[in-house]
Amino acid sequence: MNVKMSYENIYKLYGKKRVLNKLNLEIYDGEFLVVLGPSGMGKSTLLRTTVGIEELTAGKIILDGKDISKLPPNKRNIAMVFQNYALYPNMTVYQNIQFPLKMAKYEKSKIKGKIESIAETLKIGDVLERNINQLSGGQKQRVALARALVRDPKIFLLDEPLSNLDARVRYTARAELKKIQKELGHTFVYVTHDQTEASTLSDRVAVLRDGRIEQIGVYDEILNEPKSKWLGDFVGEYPMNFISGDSINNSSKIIGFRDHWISEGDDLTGTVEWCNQEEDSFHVSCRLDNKNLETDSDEEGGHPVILKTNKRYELGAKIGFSLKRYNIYNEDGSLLQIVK
Ligand SMILES: Nc1ncnc2c1ncn2[C@@H]1O[C@H](COP(=O)(O)OP(=O)(O)OP(=O)(O)O)[C@@H](O)[C@H]1O
Repeated sequence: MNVKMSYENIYKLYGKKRVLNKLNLEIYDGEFLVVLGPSGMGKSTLLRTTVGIEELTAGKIILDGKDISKLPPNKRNIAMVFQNYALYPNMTVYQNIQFPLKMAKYEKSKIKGKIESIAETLKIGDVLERNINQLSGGQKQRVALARALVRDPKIFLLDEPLSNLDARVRYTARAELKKIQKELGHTFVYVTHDQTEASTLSDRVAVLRDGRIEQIGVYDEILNEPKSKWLGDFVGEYPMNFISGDSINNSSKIIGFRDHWISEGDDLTGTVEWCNQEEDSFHVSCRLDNKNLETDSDEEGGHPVILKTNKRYELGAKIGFSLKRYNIYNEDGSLLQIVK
């Protein structure tokens, strides 16, 4: 794999706050990398320092083998698509896409052909003369992409560009974005806090925690083999369950297991406190009866875990299960062992 862009020990401080804290990351040529992290962990700051809107405090960003960290934004040749698309509302679609070419003093005779070809790729050729406010959310997204594409950037940065779309449109916009990226073969760095976006869009996911990459890999690998308890808790539709090892393997280590890593059995028993129906399964929260299962929670009424089942449970019902697989974590939260 060729490395397209790499971050080498980068820091960004606001006052004493280290928003990016010795971050290292390599992005491969042509990949769709999703940077996933909770709010406030520095995702937008990572993108803003990459395009050069914000200056790095220390460290290097290497793009195509060249250190770009000190270059002004217009010399970096990086495109950024913002959450709100930042389109010019008083201009037509055509004028919006044309804008960066005019700014870059692009050869006039080539502008029209260039815009038409990109509009065709993105299927917005028939709305070029429309005003921005006459477009749907999905169309606006494509115009924003077209405006980014038109300058032939080396890499694309996208800051939660789908978050303003309603759920149904987002579903198709997601699929389309991935298709466009693969067809064009461009490198995309996409930041989000949305698990579904991370799992469906990414070739790889880099999880950002406190200004560093906590783990990088394909989504399922991070989901099933999170290197820390923190990752197990954050990644996934439901958090990983953590209990003390006492009743599983007679250890004082922490056992982590996903909602569906269970089979019928009675190694663990509990009382159901809620049950949610999903498409063809149920998520059940129960409080475990077994003693000494508390790890970091002292909640009354037993340690809560969330399980995926294929039948409905009434509130207050008893539930029993065994574990098909689990991960063992050290007291400091780091992964010790995978048990399958
Ligand atoms: N210009 C600034 N001055 C001071 N602090 C800032 C500035 N910009 C961002 N921060 C702080 O840096 C931290 C990271 O912000 P950033 O916007 O990068 O997070 P994020 O992960 O993108 O969050 P979100 O998902 O909510 O957009 C936050 O605590 C934020 O308050």
